[in-house]
Amino acid sequence: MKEVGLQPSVYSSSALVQALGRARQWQRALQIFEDSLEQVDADCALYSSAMKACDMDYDRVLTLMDDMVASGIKPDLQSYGIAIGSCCSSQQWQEALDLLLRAEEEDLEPNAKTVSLVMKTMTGQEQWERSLQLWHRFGEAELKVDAMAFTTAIQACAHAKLWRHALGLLEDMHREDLNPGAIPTSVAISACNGVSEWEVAVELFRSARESREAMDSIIYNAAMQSCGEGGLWKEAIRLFQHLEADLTMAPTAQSYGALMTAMHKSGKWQKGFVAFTAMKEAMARSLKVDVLGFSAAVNVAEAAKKWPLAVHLLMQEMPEHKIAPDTLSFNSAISAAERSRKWRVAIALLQEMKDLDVARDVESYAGAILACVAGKQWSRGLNLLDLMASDDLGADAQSYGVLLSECEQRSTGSELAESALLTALAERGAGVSSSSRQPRYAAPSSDEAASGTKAPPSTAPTAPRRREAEDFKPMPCTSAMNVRRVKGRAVPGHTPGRLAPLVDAPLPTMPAPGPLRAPKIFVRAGQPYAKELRLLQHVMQKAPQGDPAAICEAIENFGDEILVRGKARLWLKIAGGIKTDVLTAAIKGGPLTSGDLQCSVLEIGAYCGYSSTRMALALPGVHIASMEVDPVHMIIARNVVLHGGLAGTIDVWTGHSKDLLPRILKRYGGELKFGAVFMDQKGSRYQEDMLKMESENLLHPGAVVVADNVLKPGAPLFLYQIMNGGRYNAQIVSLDEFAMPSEDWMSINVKKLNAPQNDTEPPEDLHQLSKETDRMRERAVGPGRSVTYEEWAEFAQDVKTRLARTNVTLTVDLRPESSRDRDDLFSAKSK
Ligand SMILES: C[S@@+](CC[C@H](N)C(=O)[O-])C[C@H]1O[C@@H](n2cnc3c(N)ncnc32)[C@H](O)[C@@H]1O
Repeated sequence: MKEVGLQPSVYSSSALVQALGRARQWQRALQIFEDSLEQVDADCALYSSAMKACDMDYDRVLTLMDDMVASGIKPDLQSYGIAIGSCCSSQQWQEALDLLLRAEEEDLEPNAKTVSLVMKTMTGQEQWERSLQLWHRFGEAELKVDAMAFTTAIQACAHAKLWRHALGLLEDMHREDLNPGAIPTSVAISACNGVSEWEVAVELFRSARESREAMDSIIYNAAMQSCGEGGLWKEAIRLFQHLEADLTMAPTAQSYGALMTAMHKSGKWQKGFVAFTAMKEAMARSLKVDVLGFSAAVNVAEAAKKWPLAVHLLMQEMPEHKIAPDTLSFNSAISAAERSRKWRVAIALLQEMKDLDVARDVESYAGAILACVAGKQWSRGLNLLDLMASDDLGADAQSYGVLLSECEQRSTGSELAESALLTALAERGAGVSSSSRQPRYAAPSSDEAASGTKAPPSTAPTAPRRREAEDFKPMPCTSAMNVRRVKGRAVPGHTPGRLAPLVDAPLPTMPAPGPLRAPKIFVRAGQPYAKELRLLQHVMQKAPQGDPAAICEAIENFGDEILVRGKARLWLKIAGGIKTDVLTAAIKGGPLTSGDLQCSVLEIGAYCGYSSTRMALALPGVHIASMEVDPVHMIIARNVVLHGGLAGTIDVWTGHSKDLLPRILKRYGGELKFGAVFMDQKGSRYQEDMLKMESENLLHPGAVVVADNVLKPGAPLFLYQIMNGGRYNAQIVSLDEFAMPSEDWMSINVKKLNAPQNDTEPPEDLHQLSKETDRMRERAVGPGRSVTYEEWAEFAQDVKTRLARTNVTLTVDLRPESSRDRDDLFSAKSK
């Protein structure tokens, strides 16, 4: 322009930058933009053109946006749209969400497409709940919901285990004439992947097949996956055969993967290998298989505990087929090694990942750490924790848990290593992920899925805003406070330090730790363990030190007033209210003596230390050993105990009951015996743990065993055995759940003297019911509070009916009339 004597205007500059951007000449575009800033009065359109030109680089886009604001220009809706789109393309959901909220604050209403895009990005980044929160925007801003938003919301519901909502959304899509197509249908089928929802999944599958308008192999794949989750392997095979016979479509690599997954989830790994062989035959014909197909085969090998095969598939067959193993397939192989206690193999695979430039994630390390612990190489496990830090990864709760448990249980002592671990855990605090093991193969995969929308559940939390971080300091108390009576000598432990060599590494020598000082951590709502950390904070603020009664009141108040009645609408899983009265009254009947280890109380499931504190108050001076598998819960429980001045009475041990029960006696030098037990772990474990206590001779004759939550979610196998086995005087008490308008049962049992073992195998339906209770529990503690009161009431009724068929019914009813009326109301509503 200058050459022909024309002065550039802001419009012409903007047009030029835009044109260069469209031609993907972003560097030139930015150069012209920079020059223009000196020649014309820049406006929003000019900045937007520059942003659009380099929208593949979100960082640059955000810098341009900041520059625009700094030069006094207000970004318009288009600039926000470009910036949000750029962040979404780079999977920066947090930045995208912030921009969306900022636009709204400036009274700019982003359109449906932009909101859908942010939802999709968040769903892709596993931010299901947040994604569903955005759903409200459609209603609030009266935006027309498009198919992408619908599909995204269905995916988010599926991942958050909100299968009913997923189905509701699919129906709405039909109602709004947004032909859902194969993807949302298959996602909704995948959402119904529990035993109890299997029938719904089948119904969905059938109607999709009948209508045929949206039928696709991915719907078959989803249905096979649902079968696998429900243990219905025969149905999965049948579906695969139908798919093979269908002339309009053919099994894909995902179909073989889904079939293999269904087989291994149903424990039919041999059939899984048959499916793998079939896949290879199809490959020889022309089937294109990606890494997922082989990963599914490695999973089968893992389930079959055939680690050499897993390694062979990974290191030989995959390269032969020119398929590069990914993190997922390596993780499965590491897990296979772990299951066979091959710690060297697990560590070598971890090293291989590094050599092949395959990203190692928390699960890769968790598998190798568990393998080390299983192979009695706990110090190597600690070294791996260091290595994890050097990979910028924080360990998962499970890895910390097993390592802490090892430290505590080793009779040689390892207090220094333990305090180092505890400090690391407390520093990470709410950042520790609560579950490490994720499903490995999901059909349909996110690649298969696109996106789509409608009104999300009313229970979904409200608008996401950045929340104020709160200062909080838990004390990482070591199990040294547990070992007053335990003989052990201190040995050099381990300090998380710099990268330790992987194999045959000597432990670094430890500098002596300073005094244990509580590190500063932040509690942010929505983070894992935020609820529990806030509880501890509340206790420390509200209850004076050394006053256990005030501590219990503060915990109940937190659970009732703040969580249930407050904005959060969350439930605290403690045995509070009338459950405390029943528990303490029952255990007082056991053979317990103050200060005598031979007459102690055992608790399985300490959580935050509420029930153990209640029991200590009811039985002053009686020793209580409490087991807690989750290391964050353990730290909180120990802090509560310490705050209450009960460290001399209650020992909180880290670990899973299956590992700790056989070791606890040795840990106390053989002096321990229990006169009362409170089982408050997962109901499906009660029976096994009970048998273990008996076989380890941990129970006194006359010992009282109390088990909580035996109706909701339930413990059918335990109830069957205890009521029918004849070794216990058994009662089932019906009462109100703590801070929840629903019925639960507690089981109270007194061990008879010399009663013969007379156990009979529970009927098959109770085994099935036990799986369903696990699934319900999973849903209840999972994201999105996905079990409504009505669903609980319906489920409890089903449990009662099926138990009654085996003569298991309640014996004592402590519920007031008003509670029963309320139940009737709920069950009427759910019909
Ligand atoms: C319902 S909460 C316990 C509540 C506690 N008893 C109270 O009333 O204050 C269950 C706790 O058991 C723990 N847990 C689950 N299974 C376990 C197991 N097998 N061994 C030890 N702890 C377990 C969980 O991590 C959780 O903290």
